Amino acid sequence: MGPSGSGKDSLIEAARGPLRVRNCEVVRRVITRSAESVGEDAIEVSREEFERRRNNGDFALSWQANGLDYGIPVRIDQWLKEGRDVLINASRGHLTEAQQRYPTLLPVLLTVKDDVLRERLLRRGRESPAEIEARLCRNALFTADDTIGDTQIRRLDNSGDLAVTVASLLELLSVSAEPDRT
Ligand SMILES: Nc1ncnc2c1ncn2[C@@H]1O[C@H](COP(=O)(O)OP(=O)(O)O)[C@@H](O)[C@H]1O
Ligand SMILES: O=P(O)(O)OC[C@H]1O[C@H](OP(=O)(O)OP(=O)(O)O)[C@H](O)[C@@H]1O
Repeated sequence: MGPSGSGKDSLIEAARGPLRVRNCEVVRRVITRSAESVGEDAIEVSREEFERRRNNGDFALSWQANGLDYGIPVRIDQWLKEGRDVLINASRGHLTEAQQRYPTLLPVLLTVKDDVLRERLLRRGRESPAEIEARLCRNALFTADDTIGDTQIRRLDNSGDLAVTVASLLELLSVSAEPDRT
């Protein structure tokens, strides 16, 4: 999880290879983003198609944010049943529901300094200035809200070099996978 522009897609993309070696699957999200827009490796569908898939039970998790619908394909349940780990690009606003469905999930929050976030959204250039402001406002609400300060959330700062964040993520996942010997 983390604000739009914090680098979730970049981090997941950069970690994809090493994650696969560790038996961790990465799932493509289904998003109602227009097909012309650049960005992550997602499956882009119309609102009608998204709704059809949701009603059909195609999603393990789904939510709305920033005017878009997001869905996590239900195939992750099969991977989990097979004993694999799954990394998903998720939402702070949907964390409680995700924890209810997956009580053992490991929440990881990607953070970035406010000025860096603004600069990255502007440089990415995918959204309009108004949409960028709305994303920054949404992030300010989450930052001000202590519910995201849950102690079990692992925080990774991505204000610096992406390679450092990738190494931190892999380290965090290795430590979390170790059996508890206490
Ligand atoms: N550590 C980093 N250093 C510099 N630029 C980054 C870093 N991480 C991501 N970016 C850039 O910031 C922008 C937002 O990243 P993105 O992965 O799209 O974020 P998100 O998926 O969280 O919305 C992209 O243009 C990406 O190339
Ligand atoms: O509830 P929040 O934590 O604020 O999250 C808002 C949404 O933005 C994120 O997607 P992403 O960052 O990929 O959106 P973007 O590609 O439009 O930047 C995240 O996956 C959520 O769907």
